[in-house]
Amino acid sequence: MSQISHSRPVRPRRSVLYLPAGNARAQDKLAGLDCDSVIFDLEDSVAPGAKREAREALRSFFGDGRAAALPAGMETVIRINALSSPWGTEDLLAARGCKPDAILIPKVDAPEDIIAVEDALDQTDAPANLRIWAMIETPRGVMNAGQIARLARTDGARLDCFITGTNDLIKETGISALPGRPWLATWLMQIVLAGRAYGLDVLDGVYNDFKNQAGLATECGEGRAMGFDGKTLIHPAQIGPANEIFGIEPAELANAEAIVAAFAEADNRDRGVISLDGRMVERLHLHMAERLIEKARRIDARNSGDKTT
Ligand SMILES: CC(C)(COP(=O)(O)OP(=O)(O)OC[C@H]1O[C@@H](n2cnc3c(N)ncnc32)[C@H](O)[C@@H]1OP(=O)(O)O)[C@@H](O)C(=O)NCCC(=O)NCCSC(=O)C[C@H](O)C(=O)O
Ligand SMILES: [Mg+2]
Repeated sequence: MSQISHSRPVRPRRSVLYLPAGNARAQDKLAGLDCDSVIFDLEDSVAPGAKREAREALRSFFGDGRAAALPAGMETVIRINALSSPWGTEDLLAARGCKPDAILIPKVDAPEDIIAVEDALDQTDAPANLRIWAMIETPRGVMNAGQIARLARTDGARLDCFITGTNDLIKETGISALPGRPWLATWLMQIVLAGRAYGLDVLDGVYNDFKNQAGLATECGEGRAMGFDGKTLIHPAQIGPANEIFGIEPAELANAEAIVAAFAEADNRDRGVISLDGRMVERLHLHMAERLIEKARRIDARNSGDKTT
C-alpha cells in the first residue's frame, strides 16, 4: 500500500520568489525578505545578450558570502535555461558551482529532460542532496506530468518539486487568462495530481499584476484550495499575502493538536477511528494533523532564525 503522500518531507514553501539573476539591487534586498525560497532566474527574465553577465552576478552572490548570509532556512534555487538552448550547458555548470539547494529546469516536456540534467550532474559528482525542480508549462509537459513525476520513485532521484508555469501555458495553448483561471484549472489539477502521486511538492504559478493585492489574495486562496503547497512570486510585496494564505491558522493548529492528543489517549491508541467533538476522525486525519504540526514547527523555526531545521 502506498504511503507516499504521508512520507513527503515537510518543508514550508508558501512563498517562492523569482529574482532575475543579474539584478544586483534585488539581490541586495533579498536578505531582508521573508520568502521561504528564492529562485534566481537565468531564463525568461534575462535577455539573451545578458546571460553571461547574469551567470557572473550569480557566481559572485554565492561566492562572496551573501548567499550564506540569507535568512535561516531560506531555500535557494537556480532556474537554468533548457539544456537544448544555447545557454543551458553553461547555466548548468554555473548553477552547480554555486551549490544551491536545487536547480529548476524550465519547459520540461518529458522525463528525458530531467534525466539529461541528472546525468550531467552525476558526471560532475554533484552532491546527493542537490535537488531538481521542474517547470510544467508546456502542453506536452502537462500531458506527460505523471511520467515525469514518476522519476521521483527511482533510487537517488533528485526530483523534488513541480512548478506550474501559467504564463507559458497560456501562451502555448491560446486560452484566455481570466480571473478564477477557468480554462487553466483542469491542467493545474492534473499537475497537482501527478505530483502528489509520487510525493512531490507542487507550487502555483505567478500572479503578474503585482500591484493588485486583492487579486493576489484571491488567487492564493484558490491555489491553496486546489492543493498547491505555495505560490511562486515576482515581487517582494507578494510575500506577505502568500505566507499568510498558505500558512497555518491558530484554529487549524489547535484542531491538529486536539486530534493528536485524542489518539494518544490510552483508550484510543489502537483504534482506527474515533469521535472528536461530534466528528468522525480517522488515522488518515492523524497523519494530516502530524504533518501540519511539523509544518507549523518549521515555520516557527524559520521565524526564529533556527538554521538547524
Ligand atoms: C516585476 C518587476 C520588473 C517590477 O520591478 P520594479 O518596477 O523595479 O518594482 P519596484 O520598483 O516596485 O521594486 C521595489 C523594490 O523591490 C525590489 N524588487 C523588485 N522585484 C524584486 C524581486 N523579484 N526580488 C527581490 N527584490 C525585488 C526592487 O529592486 C526595489 O528595490 P529598492 O529599489 O531597493 O527599493 C520586478 O519585480 C521583477 O523583475 N520581478 C521578477 C521577474 C521575474 O523574475 N520573472 C521571471 C519569473 S516568472 C516566470 O517566468 C513564470 C513562468 O515561467 C511562467 O511561464 O508562468
Ligand atoms: Mg515560463
